[in-house]
Amino acid sequence: MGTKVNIIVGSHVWAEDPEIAWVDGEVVKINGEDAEIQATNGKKIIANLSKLYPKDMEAAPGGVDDMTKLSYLHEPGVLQNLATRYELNEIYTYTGNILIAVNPFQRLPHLYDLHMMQQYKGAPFGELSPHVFAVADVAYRAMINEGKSNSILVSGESGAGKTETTKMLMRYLAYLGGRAATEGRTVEQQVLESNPVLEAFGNAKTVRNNNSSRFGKFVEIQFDKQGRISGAAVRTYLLERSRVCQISDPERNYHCFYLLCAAPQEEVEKYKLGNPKTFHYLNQSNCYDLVGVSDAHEYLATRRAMDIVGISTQEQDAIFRVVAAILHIGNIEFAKGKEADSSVLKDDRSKFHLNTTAELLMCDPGALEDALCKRVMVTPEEVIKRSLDPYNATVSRDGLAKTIYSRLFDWLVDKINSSIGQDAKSKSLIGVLDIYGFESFKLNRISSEEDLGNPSNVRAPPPSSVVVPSPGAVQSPFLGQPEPAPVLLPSEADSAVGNKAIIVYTRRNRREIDKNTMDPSSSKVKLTPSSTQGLRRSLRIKKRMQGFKQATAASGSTDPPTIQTYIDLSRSASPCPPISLKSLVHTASNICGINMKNDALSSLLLSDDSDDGPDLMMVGVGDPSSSRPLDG
Ligand SMILES: Nc1ncnc2c1ncn2[C@@H]1O[C@H](COP(=O)(O)OP(=O)(O)OP(=O)(O)O)[C@@H](O)[C@H]1O
Repeated sequence: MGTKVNIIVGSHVWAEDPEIAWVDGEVVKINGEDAEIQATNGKKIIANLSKLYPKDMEAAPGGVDDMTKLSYLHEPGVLQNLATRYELNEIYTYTGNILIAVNPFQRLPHLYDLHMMQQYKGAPFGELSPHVFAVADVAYRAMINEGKSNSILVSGESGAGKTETTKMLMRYLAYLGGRAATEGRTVEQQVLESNPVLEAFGNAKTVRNNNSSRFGKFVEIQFDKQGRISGAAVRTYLLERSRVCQISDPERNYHCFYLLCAAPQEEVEKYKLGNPKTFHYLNQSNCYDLVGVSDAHEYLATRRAMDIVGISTQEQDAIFRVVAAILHIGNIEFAKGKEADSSVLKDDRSKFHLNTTAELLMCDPGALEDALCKRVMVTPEEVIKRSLDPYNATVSRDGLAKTIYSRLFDWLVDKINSSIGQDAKSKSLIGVLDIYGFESFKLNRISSEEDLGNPSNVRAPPPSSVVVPSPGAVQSPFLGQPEPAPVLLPSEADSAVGNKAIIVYTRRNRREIDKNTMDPSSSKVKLTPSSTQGLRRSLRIKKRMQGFKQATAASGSTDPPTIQTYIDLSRSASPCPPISLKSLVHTASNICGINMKNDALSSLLLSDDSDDGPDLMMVGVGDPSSSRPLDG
């Protein structure tokens, strides 16, 4: 959408450029609706007048630390300001109460040292240079002054720096909260120490980031009446399950699979593993190694981190047995059976992997085979057992692998939480939500939406006697917890908002911000019908996911789950209830922040006073490596 300003010959403008996103220049001629622009890079451009944006010729040479000070708050203006500041090593910029961070891709220790923390402690928001500590400080002070919990949301595309930002926020909160020590280790240390375990099982190499978190994380820092840290908890959600079975070049599956293949020889033999190239779940991509990373070394480091978070050696063995079993499951192949639409194990190799899987999962191989090749449908009248053709048996196999893996991940998170120590009686908490945001892909490969949104896709039939080892009780980390902000999956990339924006705001001043920023004349990004649909879809997915998680927990968490349990769970998610417009509006406001322009939605937002939930701040982070426009 262009800006309605009078563009005449001699105007300085921004025009879109296919390579560098935006190029500035001077209008030299106007022919009807088209303008001819002499760009500063020497090019001559013809562009429609409605696609031109005015350039502020009096902009401060070093940019402005708050984008509301810009004469024109439009996409090229915002990007230009961020780029100017980035050149000067200023990676943080406000937009009102919103903080935008641009990934520096280099260590800037002076930005995060103790001296810096002392500076920001208690300083009024906006008095000092924009900084992530200022956001944490506001959240903490609001919590103390109002006695209410608060949350900070960190969002941005993969590799933008969300995890790093989350760590900085936690460090600063630990500094403010008095660094309460438990057994000599601070809560912050304990949360950080659990990172290698979570990363081994929840992170993978993607095209954008060698160590990309493939799950959302909500870290709760709990405080007592005096505002001192009294506990912490990590909640995770939306693990990208599809990655367990499906990867594309040059990405990798979850790190733990490669680590285990690089384990000491006796362990590799114990689990009947070998070269990662021999496993279907790993060899769909040609990428096996990470530059500068030794999987063998990381395996030992992960084992050590597990020791630290209190996972016993016996439990560690059970965990890696499940990891190995998943690799073997992936190598079970099917061929057509004698009967129509039936399947059998393809060859001796498949038999070997099925037997090994059964051995590792301590279950009956016959029951496992039956489970994969047949489907049981329970109707009110009868139980119908039907054979599956090779394609459906393969779907069934992959469904089982994904379900086992996600349950393992949930178990690990639960274990980490008991190790860190939660304070059930905490007075209030500050939550930091690290959630991947909007990513634009030519092809949205990730199928987690389908995976998670419709768990009934998992069609493994139930065997009767298969038992998967479970090192302990499994409980959904999601159940009974305050609902984190709604999630947009990468496939919602059609959203009309920039993936590099950072949004920070508190409930206290929300009205003010909303009123200021919903002025249509200052808004450039609209909530389009397609993005609205995207939001609705993502909310539906999340609701379904909750249903699934609740069903998981409700199944009874003390007994070791059988494969039947997994399968029942994967089918039991109740249909998604309709999403209220109010939730949608909240999501939209959270995501669109200052840019939202939709009268119906904005009036709803402004009239909304009923939400007593935690205050919300949002922080998004940007990626300087990309010169694409904000909406990709
Ligand atoms: N504030 C920062 N200072 C220095 N380096 C940073 C900072 N933020 C990010 N980085 C660099 O960028 C890399 C990617 O950041 P990070 O892993 O936090 O991204 P992410 O947004 O969490 O990605 P994903 O969603 O894929 O997990 C880090 O490994 C680090 O090298």
